[in-house]
Amino acid sequence: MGGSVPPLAVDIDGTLSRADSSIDGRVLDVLREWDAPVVVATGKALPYPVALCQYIGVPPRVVAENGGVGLAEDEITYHGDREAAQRVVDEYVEAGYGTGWGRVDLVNKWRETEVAVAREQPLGPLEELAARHGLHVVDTGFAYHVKSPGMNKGRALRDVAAALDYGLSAFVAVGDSQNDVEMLAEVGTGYAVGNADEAAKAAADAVLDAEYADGFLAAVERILDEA
Ligand SMILES: O=C(O)COP(=O)(O)O
Ligand SMILES: [Mg+2]
Repeated sequence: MGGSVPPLAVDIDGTLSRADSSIDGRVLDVLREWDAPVVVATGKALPYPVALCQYIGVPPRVVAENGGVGLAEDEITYHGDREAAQRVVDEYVEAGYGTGWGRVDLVNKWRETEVAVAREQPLGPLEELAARHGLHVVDTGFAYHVKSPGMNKGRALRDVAAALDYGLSAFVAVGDSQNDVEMLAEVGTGYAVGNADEAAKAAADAVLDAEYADGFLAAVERILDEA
């Protein structure tokens, strides 16, 4: 110890959560008391991380929709085309598949730059339709996200970090899946929790043995030790 605590970018699902997707309460005060900016970087639509920040008690500094939306210091940035993603999903449904969310689709209701499909749905035809429209499908381990290429958490974190007067390399990040790859690779030090997928583990500088929120808390211990 002795140096300063670095700004932190953290994924939600699979990283701050338990295996059942509920937030592990132990992480809340760790984030509230973090002695540098905290950016919540998620595949979820903007209201979810904004609410999380609000209830943790930190300013709303957020990457949402896998990089489609960035928010910091009263500035929102958008990268992506919800209508294009919607056309892909509409064609997918017309072809006889479904989004898998039921009649009230809270997963997509507030999305502005991409559309998500439940992982129980077949991936192949979704990828085929997305490719035909020049879009990508990212598997977060919690949903398939149809999105514009080139938009990712790393790209959006760069904008959010700049708004906070930091370079991306000053940040540490913790994540668990394919949608965290660019963020983990581009920050100063990227940590993958033990339950992370192979892509996230390969992109990270360090992989924790501990899983889910236990993995996040183990990463925090290392970050604070090295600060
Ligand atoms: O919403 C998802 O599919 C994943 O969310 P996450 O990026 O917070 O893990
Ligand atoms: Mg995740």
